[in-house]
Amino acid sequence: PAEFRLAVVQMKVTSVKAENLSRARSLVKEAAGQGAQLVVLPECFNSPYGTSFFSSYAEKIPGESTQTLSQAAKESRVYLVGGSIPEEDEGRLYNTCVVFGPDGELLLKHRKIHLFDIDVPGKIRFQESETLSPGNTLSMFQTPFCQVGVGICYDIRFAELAQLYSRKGAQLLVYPGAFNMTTGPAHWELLQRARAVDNQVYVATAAPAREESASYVSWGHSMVVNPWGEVVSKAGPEEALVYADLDLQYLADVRRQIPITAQRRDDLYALTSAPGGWSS
Ligand SMILES: NC(=O)CC(=O)C(=O)O
Repeated sequence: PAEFRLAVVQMKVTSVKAENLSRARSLVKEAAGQGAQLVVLPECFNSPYGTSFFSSYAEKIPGESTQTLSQAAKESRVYLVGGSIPEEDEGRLYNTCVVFGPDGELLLKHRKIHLFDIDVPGKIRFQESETLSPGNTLSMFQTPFCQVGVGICYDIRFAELAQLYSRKGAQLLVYPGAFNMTTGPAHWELLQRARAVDNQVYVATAAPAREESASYVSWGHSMVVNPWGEVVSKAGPEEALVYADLDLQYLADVRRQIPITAQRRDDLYALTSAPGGWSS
């Protein structure tokens, strides 16, 4: 099919894991009821976002949260990009996104590869690397609609990752993410439009809804950007479901009209990934 419906779920995340899991499941059901075939949940949807929370909310995969995601995908018959959860594996913690197909089968696991370590004086200092380890693989999955490249939040700042995905055939890039009140207004939309127009792909992000009393305040504004670089759907700060009908014919038209792929000067520069750097 040339068109399919995507939903991004900007959900309210609380400190009660069970509440977050059941909320995610019912929002996925609601999105499917509105015709969504691919649904994206936010970064850290089962736990508050912060280095002090990761170890106590961390789970093995498979575990409670990923089992709930698998059931949610199956009961709603959707492709489900399960935001991210703190994952524990062999004594290390990761910020991990799992993707399930409409039969509830695990399609991929992406561990955030660029950790969010920044220091903006007087504004925000955040060091994910104090508690998390980075993933080491690039991650794409196939649906009947299109190929999808997966990154988590800070991964969106690295243009090379998006380029590698699009050159491997991705037409949609999804980034569960939680920008904040400093970097959100400055860079969130700009980065998505940049990745979209550079690569002539759709870009979708899903953030936690804003909670002013949280230790890390999410900017919200989950959105979908088209291959022309236009924002086609966008949430505000509150909990919301955002829908977009993605049109692969439109994507092909944009690529034909502005044929940068064929015009690239491969004789002057190159972009490479490490052998074994791909999870699928
Ligand atoms: N939270 C993140 O991983 C990234 C972020 O907030 C930013 O890049 O800014």
